[in-house]
Amino acid sequence: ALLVVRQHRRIPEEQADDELAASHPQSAALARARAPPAAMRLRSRTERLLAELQPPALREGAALGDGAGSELEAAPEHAKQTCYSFNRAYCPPLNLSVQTSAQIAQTFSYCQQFARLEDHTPLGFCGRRLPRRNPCWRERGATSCLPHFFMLGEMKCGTTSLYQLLDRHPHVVPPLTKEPRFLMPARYRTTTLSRYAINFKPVISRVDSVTFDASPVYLRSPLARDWIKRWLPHAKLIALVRDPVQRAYSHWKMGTEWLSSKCTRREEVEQLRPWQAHLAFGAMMERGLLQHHFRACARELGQASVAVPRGLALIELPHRPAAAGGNDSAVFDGELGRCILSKDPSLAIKFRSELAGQAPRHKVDSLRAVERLVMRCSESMLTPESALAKGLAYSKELRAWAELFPRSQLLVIHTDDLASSAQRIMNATFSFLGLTPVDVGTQSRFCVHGKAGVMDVLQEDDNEIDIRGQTPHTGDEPPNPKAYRRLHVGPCGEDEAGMLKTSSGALHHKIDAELQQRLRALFKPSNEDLYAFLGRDLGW
Ligand SMILES: Nc1ncnc2c1ncn2[C@@H]1O[C@H](COP(=O)(O)OS(=O)(=O)O)[C@@H](OP(=O)(O)O)[C@H]1O
Repeated sequence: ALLVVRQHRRIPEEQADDELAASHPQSAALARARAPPAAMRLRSRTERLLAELQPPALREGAALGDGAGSELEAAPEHAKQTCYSFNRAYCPPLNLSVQTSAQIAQTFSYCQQFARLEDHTPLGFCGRRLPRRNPCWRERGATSCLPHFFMLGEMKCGTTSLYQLLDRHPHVVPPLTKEPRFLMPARYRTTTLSRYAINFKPVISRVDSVTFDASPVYLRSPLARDWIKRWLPHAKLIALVRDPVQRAYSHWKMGTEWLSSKCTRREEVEQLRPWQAHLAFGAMMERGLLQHHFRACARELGQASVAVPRGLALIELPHRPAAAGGNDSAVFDGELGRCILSKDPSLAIKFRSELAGQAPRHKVDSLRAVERLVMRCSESMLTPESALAKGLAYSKELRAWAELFPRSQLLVIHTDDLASSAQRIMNATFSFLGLTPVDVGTQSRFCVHGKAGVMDVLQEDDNEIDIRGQTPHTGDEPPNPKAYRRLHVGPCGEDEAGMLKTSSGALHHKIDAELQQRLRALFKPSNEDLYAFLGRDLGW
């Protein structure tokens, strides 16, 4: 799940200037002047883009997040806005990534105050919808666009590949950031529509083209569902689904890569060393399975108050022999213990000391310390249950989208089909989007490589991230150097020894047979529900 930008096929500056000049003379003059004093004072290219997009009256009053000078006005009591504006008056485009936490809190509170009013009152967008396939509006002299379609996820299901293949179409203009994640609550509360719209600026001058948002976390976001239903009810929605066992492995692999690339200080490496075996895929999945059974039993028995083990808890700590005061088999005497035992007897027995709360204190304490490190460096990807939860939720989430949107607006792609018949899948995808199919070439598997995870680079200021990695940035300012160094898209890498080619030509990670059986049993009911929803057995 990575934040990506593509820059090739950028709108030539002059062309963009022409369009802007026609609509907004002052911003075009700004762009042509290259470095006029006002632009020099702006902190980032993001803010320059914002300044270009905003009408002069607002621009002059906008605070720029430069510490002492950033005056932010609270919305007055009587503030009212009867339509949804790209230029929300009381949320100046402050650059959150350079604000102090106190400033961010203030931005949040003022913006929220106004957004609450807006949530209840607006009837529609303030501007005039332009006659284009892609949703764009003219508002107070400026044009802003939003996505024609959304790639909802699921993460680790080939969203990068689909993004790259869509990019082959001359009438698809990728967003500046692959994963703006605007419709996740934490981000939504602290940003504005105008900031979100920056991502779609390249489509402004491409009147015959469409753009999209590829945040692979939207599939599970009720906010995304409700917002898109309310504001872009005709948007097309694309979801990718992948064998949940393979997806879980990919999820774990990414977490492991992030952990080793980010926890590099000597003391961190030393602290992690004794726990390596516990962080292996099998150990993580066993823990995730047992946590899942624990949670399911607590739910089935109506024991809402019981503390379900989370994170790295349940780590098969050594049993205390009964003679030393432990009586860990008693854990299965109670209702909850019996239920867990019935779900998976050998796993339950393996972890009985911890289930009984009899793990030695010092072990538990050192586990807690290492857990903090693991979560920070893996950006919480190495969370056993989360690797399983996403694959378990495909059908539930898709059904929730299908309740709000007609099925004709929802396209579900099986990742393995992309491997075996990319052109056929892309032909169908382009037709679904209302575009004429084009040749997408022979490569269909792409991955993001890099040192960082999304949380490091997903700053308000990071629209400049360039997935080409090696290619020098062509603008007059370097892209975000931190992210630029870290991310690029390329082939996924084929671990010959660790992968199998299926009869359809897809590559699958080899997974221990016994673990695989356990995981397959876990996913069976939700997979069947997915097949029923799709009207197609995916053979997982
Ligand atoms: N065409 C095709 N066929 C089969 N598998 C494919 C394909 N495209 C991408 N992939 C696999 O999808 C994984 C990457 O998914 P994402 O790009 O969605 O990842 S991310 O969420 O953006 O990080 C990554 O999985 P792993 O290699 O298992 O990690 C890719 O190999």
